[in-house]
Amino acid sequence: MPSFIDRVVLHVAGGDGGHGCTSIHREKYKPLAGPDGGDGGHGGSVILTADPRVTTLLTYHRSPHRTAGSGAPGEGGWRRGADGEDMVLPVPLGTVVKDSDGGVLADLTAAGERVVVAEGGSGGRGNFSLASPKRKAPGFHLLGEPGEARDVTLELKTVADVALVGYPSAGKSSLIAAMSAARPKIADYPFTTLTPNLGVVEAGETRFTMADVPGLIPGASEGKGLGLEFLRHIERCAVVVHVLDCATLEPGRDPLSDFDTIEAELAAYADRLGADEADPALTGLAPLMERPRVVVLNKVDVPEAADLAELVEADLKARGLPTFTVSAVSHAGLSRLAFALAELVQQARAQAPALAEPARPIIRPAAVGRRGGQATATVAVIQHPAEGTVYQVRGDKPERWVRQTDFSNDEAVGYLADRLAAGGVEDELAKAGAHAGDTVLIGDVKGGVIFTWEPAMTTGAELLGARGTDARLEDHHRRTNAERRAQYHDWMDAKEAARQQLRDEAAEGLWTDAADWEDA
Ligand SMILES: Nc1nc2c(ncn2[C@@H]2O[C@H](COP(=O)(O)OP(=O)(O)OP(=O)(O)O)[C@@H](O)[C@H]2O)c(=O)[nH]1
Ligand SMILES: [Mg+2]
Repeated sequence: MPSFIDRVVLHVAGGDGGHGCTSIHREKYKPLAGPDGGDGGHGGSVILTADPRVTTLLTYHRSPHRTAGSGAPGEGGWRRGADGEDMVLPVPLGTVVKDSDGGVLADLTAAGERVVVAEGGSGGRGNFSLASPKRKAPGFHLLGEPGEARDVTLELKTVADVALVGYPSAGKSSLIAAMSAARPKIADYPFTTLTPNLGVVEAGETRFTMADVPGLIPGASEGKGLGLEFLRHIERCAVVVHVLDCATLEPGRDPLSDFDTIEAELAAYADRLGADEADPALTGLAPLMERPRVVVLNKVDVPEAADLAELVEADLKARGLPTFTVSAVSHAGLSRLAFALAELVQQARAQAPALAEPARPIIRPAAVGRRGGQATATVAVIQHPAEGTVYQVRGDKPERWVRQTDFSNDEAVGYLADRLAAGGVEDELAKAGAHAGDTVLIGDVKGGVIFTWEPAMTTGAELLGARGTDARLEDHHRRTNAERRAQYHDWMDAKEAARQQLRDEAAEGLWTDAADWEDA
């Protein structure tokens, strides 16, 4: 039995950014001619694109893990690492992309529409681009960031003009087969169709698509059978066609009550959708329950069925429903039906010019791009399972700075401290009541880094000793709290002095390092 493929959870990951490179240029007679380590390349992103040539999500059902290419590391000689390749995944028109909380990230209805579902990590800067007048030969580089990893759900809502609804074995697939070139499976047992079939019907000048919505049974709107999954397909159609089986011998069924049962399911489904129903402004479609209905009395090639059809036709017409008696087997009445449907589709299209709009630009669900994100940090006091009371720093940039830091390199750690100070994180910590010696966590409890806070001085580079050393890191003995407090006040004074120096230098135009505090 083929698997159900109209809904699939994709595990996507952007490529990792390549690490920067630490390298010193060497030339004959110039053994140490400055830093020349290049930046790492950016990781590729995972991008979904609506492609009319794709009709199912089957491939993603079979292999749901997709990762974009990683960026290459930078190299000496100022060579930048190559960017990782994007992974572009074609999906059918009508694919709705949701995040793991069910929020809609994108609704891909037009050919060429694209959405980035997992962004690649940015490449780390090499020591060449970290050099500045203050820090002439950095002995470190920044690490590439890991690519964004997430789960997204793809749901296919077929964008068909006409949806055929009706009890199992009413003849929906037979009608599609008789009216279009589609050749769906047809059999005399219920639930023959497991995924909706789509056919293209031509009536005069008009071409329209018709889909059968299988599995609609009483209770489908509550999730009985596969009905709920298939009901999604009806959300986008312009016309709903009821296929009523006039030849069924099942007790308790007749065309009129079948019609009412299916209508009740549709109403319950529309109710369930509630505010989630496709935005009429966007789709140009009326709410589901107000969309045009057509009734097809099928199987009139069977004499008893023809009699029954004749009996109920008047009732249905009295309810204001356009009603057609047809036979999918003998093709009786089909061309009249096709022309009537074409007219309704034309009317709907005339009311929805927006649907023909060309591809909308790329959508990025996460506001945090490679360079974006809030610079400001928020500090909260929390109870850490292992460390007790900690000051937790959250913020896109501080957390990114931490990810970019090679903690085995003292100079890189010093650089992180400088960035945190210049980015205002130190001030936020002080405001939140943190003191020197307190434990600070940057990031979440699982993946963040923990350290003992010692307010740094903003000037950074000149505090560093010889390349690869950092005065602040030499002293590994843990001071007593009294010592820390005493030093804290010294530091705060020194920090202010250093800030002033920074401002003076900036005013003189000496300080060109400002770009350092922006993102790599
Ligand atoms: N005599 C007669 N039989 C028909 C007609 N249309 C369909 N059938 C038969 O009814 C049975 C069911 O037809 P399908 O087209 O598979 O029905 P369906 O509505 O797609 O059913 P599911 O896919 O199971 O929901 C098949 O045996 C068809 O041959 C018709 O106009 N006349
Ligand atoms: Mg079928």
